[in-house]
Amino acid sequence: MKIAILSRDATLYSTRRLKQAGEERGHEMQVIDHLRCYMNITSHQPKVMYQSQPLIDIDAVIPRIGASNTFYGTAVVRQFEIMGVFTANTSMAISRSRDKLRSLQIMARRGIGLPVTGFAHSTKDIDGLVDIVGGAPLVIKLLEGTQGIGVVLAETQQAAKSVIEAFRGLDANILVQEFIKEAGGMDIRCFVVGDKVVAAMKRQGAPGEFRSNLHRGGSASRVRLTPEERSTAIRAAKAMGLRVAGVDLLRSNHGPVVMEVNSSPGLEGIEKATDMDVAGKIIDFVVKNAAPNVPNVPKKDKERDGIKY
Ligand SMILES: Nc1ncnc2c1ncn2[C@@H]1O[C@H](COP(=O)(O)OP(=O)(O)OP(=O)(O)O)[C@@H](O)[C@H]1O
Ligand SMILES: [Mg+2]
Ligand SMILES: [Mg+2]
Repeated sequence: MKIAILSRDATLYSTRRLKQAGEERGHEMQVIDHLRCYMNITSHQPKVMYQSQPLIDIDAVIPRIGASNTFYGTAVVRQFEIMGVFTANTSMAISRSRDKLRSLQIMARRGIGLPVTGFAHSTKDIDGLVDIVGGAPLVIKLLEGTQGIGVVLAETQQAAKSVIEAFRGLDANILVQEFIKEAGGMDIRCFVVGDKVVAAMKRQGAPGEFRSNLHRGGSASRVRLTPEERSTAIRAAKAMGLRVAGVDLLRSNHGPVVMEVNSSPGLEGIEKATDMDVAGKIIDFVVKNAAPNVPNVPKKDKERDGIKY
């Protein structure tokens, strides 16, 4: 099978591992920089061009699209979909997962456990917003934040008010969330491929830090999931329409709650913490599903979210 990895950098751990796992299984693997793809959108003859040549005979693509290239990256993935090429994640699911607020709304509709979360536009509504999440302590998150930057724990009502006002004064969009204190600075990354959790790790924040991000000094290790955690992760990925997903959970005393769902989850942390061949699981899934008679975009996906295409 001929499989393209859409990645900006062939030297990244995740990209290298996917290439290696594919080659080990006898597939022809090509790393393609999606920002260097250009497209012929014409009806009947849709094409993706790369290095002046049309990309032909590709059986499947594995998108590894960074958050800063979502717009162009998903356009390239969509073009492959139009050409009938199987994709590990659809363009629609990737776009959807990039918006934290929208993701939470989609999961809420499916009844998936979430931290109690509030969102408002006007600072005139701060008191009501704080009431929604049951008052301080609470967590305030910049919608555009990553790697734990822009996630703040406000211990008191007054601190919460000041931080919210400051963020809104900068015109930043923020979420306000119930603080899951009992998680003790630990979150769980569930790596979902197809309808299975193929690996899971816990990340523990540095002492005195409520954020578990490895970029903030957290450390990762293998974890055993409860059946409820496992099914929550699978349902979250499904609700988002993602075939490959990193689902982040917190252990709350009202059960597992989903913090976010990532459409290009990194392989390095999870493979090193668990000693699992996660890249191999992704390749096996793609190969199984890229068979010619499997529809490219499932019917369910086409109708999800009220969008038809
Ligand atoms: N409501 C919460 N209660 C307790 N801890 C939380 C809560 N929300 C976030 N955290 C902690 O803070 C960390 C960072 O939060 P989150 O994952 O939402 O943002 P981020 O990591 O900056 O975003 P991204 O993962 O997209 O880069 C989480 O991994 C978790 O450990
Ligand atoms: Mg996170
Ligand atoms: Mg994320």
